[in-house]
Amino acid sequence: MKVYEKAPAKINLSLDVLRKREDGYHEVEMVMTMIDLADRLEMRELPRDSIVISSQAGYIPLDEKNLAFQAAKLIKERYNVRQGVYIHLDKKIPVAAGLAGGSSDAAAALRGLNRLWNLNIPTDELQRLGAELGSDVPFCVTGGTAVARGRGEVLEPIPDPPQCWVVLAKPSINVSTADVYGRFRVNPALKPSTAGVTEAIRKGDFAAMCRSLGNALESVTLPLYPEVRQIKELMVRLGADGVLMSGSGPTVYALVQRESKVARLYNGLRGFCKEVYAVRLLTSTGGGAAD
Ligand SMILES: C[C@@](CO)(OP(=O)(O)O)[C@H](O)COP(=O)(O)OP(=O)(O)OC[C@H]1O[C@@H](n2ccc(N)nc2=O)[C@H](O)[C@@H]1O
Ligand SMILES: Nc1ncnc2c1ncn2[C@@H]1O[C@H](COP(=O)(O)OP(=O)(O)O)[C@@H](O)[C@H]1O
Repeated sequence: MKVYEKAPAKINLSLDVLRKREDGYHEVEMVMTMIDLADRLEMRELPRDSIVISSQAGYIPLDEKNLAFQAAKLIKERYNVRQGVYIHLDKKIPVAAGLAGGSSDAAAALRGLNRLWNLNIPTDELQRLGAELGSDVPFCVTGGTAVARGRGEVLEPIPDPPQCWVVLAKPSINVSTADVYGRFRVNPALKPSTAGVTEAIRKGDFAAMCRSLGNALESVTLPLYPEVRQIKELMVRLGADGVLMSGSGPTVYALVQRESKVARLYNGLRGFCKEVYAVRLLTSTGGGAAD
C-alpha cells in the first residue's frame, strides 16, 4: 500500500520573541499560515523493518538527520510498529529558508504513517509527537492559520487571512535558526504586533494586516546579511503591499492583492535572486491549488 501527503511551507505574518527560557528555547508569539508551495511525500510499506528515505534533492540528509526519518522512527517506537517504510520526498520548498520545509515534511510523515499503518492516532497526539521533533512541527501537523505560543507548540487556530499573492525570494545564503535565536536580544522598541495582525485577519482587512506585519528576528538577520534588507527594499519599490522576512530567514516575502503586480515583482526580483516563487496563500476558502 502507498499513501501520499502534501507538505506545505509556512510563513510567519508576525513573530515576537518574548524571552529566553531556562531550557534554552525562546518564548515566542507568532502568527503562522500556509502557502501553496509544497513538498510531496510518498510513503510505501517495505517488506523489511527499516526506514529508507530518497529524494530528488541532492542537498538534504537522507539518513537519521532527515526530519521525515525521525518522524517515522518516533512513530514506530511509540506504537511498536514492526513494519518498514520507504519515504520519497519530492522537495520543492527551499531548505534552511525560514519556511519550515523540514518541519512540514516531518508533520506530513506523521499524518501519512498514521494512515499507512492504521494507527488512528488523534491529531493532538500527532502534534505532541511533532513537538519532540521541532518547535514548528505541531503547527505543520494541522496547518491552517494559527497563533503559536510557548516555543511554537501551543496553538490557537484563527481564521485564514484575506486571500492574496505571496512572492518569495530566497537569497543564496545559509542561516541557522539556532544561531539567529542565540544572537537575539529583546528590544521593546522593536515589538511586532501579533494582536494587530490577528485583529486585521479577523476583520478581513488586508491593508491593516500588511501594515501590522513584523518579525523580531529581523533585528538579528538583517544586520548580518545586508542582501535580506536589500530584497525587502526592492520589494517595496516594486509595489508590494506588505513585506517581511519569514522565520529566522533568509527568505523574504511580499504580499500583494492585485495580480497585475505579481509579474512585476517576480521579474524584478529574478534579476537579483535565483530562487523566486509566486504562490497563493493556502486558505480553506479557496485560491490555493488543490492536489
Ligand atoms: C524561527 C521559526 C519561526 O517559525 O522558524 P524557522 O526560521 O525555523 O522556519 C521557529 O521558531 C523555529 O522552529 P524550528 O525550526 O522547528 O526550531 P527547532 O528545531 O525546535 O529549534 C532549533 C533551535 O532554534 C532555537 N529555538 C527554536 C525555537 C524557539 N522557540 N526558541 C529557540 O531558541 C533553539 O536554539 C533550537 O535549538
Ligand atoms: N526533510 C527535510 N527537508 C529539508 N531539510 C531537512 C529535512 N530534514 C532535515 N533537514 C535539515 O534541517 C535543516 C533546516 O531545514 P528547513 O526545515 O528547510 O529550514 P527552516 O527551519 O529554516 O525552515 C537543514 O539544515 C536540513 O539539512
